[in-house]
Amino acid sequence: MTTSTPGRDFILTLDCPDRPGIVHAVTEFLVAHDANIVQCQQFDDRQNGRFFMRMHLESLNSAYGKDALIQGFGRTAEAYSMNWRLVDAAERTRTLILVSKYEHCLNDLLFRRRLGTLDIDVPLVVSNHPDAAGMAAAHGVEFRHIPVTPDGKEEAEAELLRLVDDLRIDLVVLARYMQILSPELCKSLEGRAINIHHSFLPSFKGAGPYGQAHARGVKLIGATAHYVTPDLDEGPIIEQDVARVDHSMDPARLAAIGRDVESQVLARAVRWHCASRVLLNHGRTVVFG
Ligand SMILES: Nc1nc2c(c(=O)[nH]1)N[C@@H](CN(C=O)c1ccc(C(=O)N[C@@H](CCC(=O)O)C(=O)O)cc1)CN2
Repeated sequence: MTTSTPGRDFILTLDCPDRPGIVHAVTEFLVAHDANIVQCQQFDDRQNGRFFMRMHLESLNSAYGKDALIQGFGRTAEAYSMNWRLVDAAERTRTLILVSKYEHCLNDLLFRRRLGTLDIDVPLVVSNHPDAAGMAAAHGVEFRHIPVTPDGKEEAEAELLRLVDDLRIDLVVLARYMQILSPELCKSLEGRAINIHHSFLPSFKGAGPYGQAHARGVKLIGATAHYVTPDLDEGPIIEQDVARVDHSMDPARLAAIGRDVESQVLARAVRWHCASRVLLNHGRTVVFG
């Protein structure tokens, strides 16, 4: 996270086995720490018995900053076996963007960042091709070309991981990055790598989905933003959308229509992830939009 001036607003997210008293325990903690609820969203998954909550809270007592709230909440979390996270709502997400040759999603993310509608800091753009160097420069972002060859994949991924650590990256976005990440890299980036797949998953996984869609004669094409896992294009889905197409369109036309859908879907997914609105739920997601 990029450290900003410590704010008073925090986001608490949690999931735990569902049982009576969870909300009471959380609000009791807030009252005891002079914190006020700004917004509270919750979901009870009655199929797997898990409870999910996202709470936007305001600390009214400067004695209770982020560290104090985290230390204090630990006891409540342990009592209810919570997975939980508390972040400063003002902190911006340090984001590394991966791209190959198609630059539309990269351009869209960087434009939204410049507009201020996407709260991300982008210290670096990385690509396995040199093509996007000009786009990064146009947005004032450093660019690193890390070629990926069949024999050099492991070394390329090691360099990427070094950059993630050195630059204190919180989120890696695969903005039409056309390399399959190794299981080891997926593990290192678990829950903080988002990919945009250019189809309405689970249809048309893998390479060339627009060609697959054209061959199938679809009347809708789509895009899917999902977390990256070792199982190609099978990670937890964050956001999707579609657009109408027809029989007269060739694969290139489908891809042209799809570009806007991909960009919009990826931007929403990144925005929601950075706002702690996406929680993992056994291979699926809970999105407090
Ligand atoms: N471990 C994962 N890696 C990646 C995922 C994922 O879900 N898990 N998503 C892909 C994105 N993708 C489609 O959206 C995709 C990218 C690449 C390929 C592919 O076959 N790549 C070839 C090389 C292609 C080239 O060099 O131009 C390969 O890696 O052998 C299929 C689907 C991103 N990575």
